[in-house]
Amino acid sequence: MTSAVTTTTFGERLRAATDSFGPLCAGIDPHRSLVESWGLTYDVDGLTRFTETCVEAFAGHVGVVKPQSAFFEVFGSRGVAVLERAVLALCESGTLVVLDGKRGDIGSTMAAYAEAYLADDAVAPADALTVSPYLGFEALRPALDLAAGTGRGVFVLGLTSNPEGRSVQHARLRDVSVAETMVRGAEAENAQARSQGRLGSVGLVVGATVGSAVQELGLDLAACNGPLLAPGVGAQGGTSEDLRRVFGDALPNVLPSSSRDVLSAGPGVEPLREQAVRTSANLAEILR
Ligand SMILES: O=c1ccn([C@@H]2O[C@H](COP(=O)(O)O)[C@@H](O)[C@H]2O)c(=O)[nH]1
Repeated sequence: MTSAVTTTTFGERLRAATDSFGPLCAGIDPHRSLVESWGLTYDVDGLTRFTETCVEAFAGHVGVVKPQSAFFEVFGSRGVAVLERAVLALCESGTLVVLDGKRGDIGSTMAAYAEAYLADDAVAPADALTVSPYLGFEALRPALDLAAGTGRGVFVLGLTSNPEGRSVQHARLRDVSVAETMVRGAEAENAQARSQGRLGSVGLVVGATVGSAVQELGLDLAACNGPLLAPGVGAQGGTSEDLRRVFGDALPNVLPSSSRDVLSAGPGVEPLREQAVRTSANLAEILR
């Protein structure tokens, strides 16, 4: 595992990217139905074509891209190779990559996940990785530390966009909800960045579809000083107005993510790019 000295943090690079390109995080989710609707076969060749089209459309035109690892893992090592090439090409273009892998395990295994995705000498390191804290926030320590050391970031699942998430994330122990534990954990990790007036690199996932949960649970998302990845916009029913309601004064730190809604504009590179750029511009109006 290596960690080169980096001069910019993920939080700083993310802020610069969204200032330049708007806040959209464009998802690459090669669902079978989408791949086929693009006139491609649902196999490694179709996956490759689909992914290369997304890279061509998004690289250098949107600030942040979020490939969903699961859709590549479906095809085994050949699918993962497609994902790795996409991550490398996007990073090469300067477009930030949040790899949606939702990794989480006991600390010693978490160290291997961190090494796999966040080390400088990983096969295809991402700028940030989504991580699952349900083995305990501190179990994420190897990823938190390696990300900090290599100028990368993590997004910790806080309030996920699916309705089933409530049963775990709203649960309280001694009056503190599970979600609040994650917010407090991220806040502590981002304290130094806050004292320096910078956005931190430990983000949270908070879905655009969570309704009034942030208010009901009394979460202070702005105080956490980290980026707030907000999936659920578009196909899951989340709207720009929902973003306003859910995030309130934390809106400037929100990174709305949309996959199917943007990808449905394919298979042409130009229409796909236009859809992403237009969505990002519309979101910028709302988040401003
Ligand atoms: O709470 C969460 C966390 C992650 N996701 C992921 O985001 C995309 C959403 O895709 P859409 O097509 O825009 O619905 C997908 O990769 C999910 O795994 C999420 O939806 N909710």
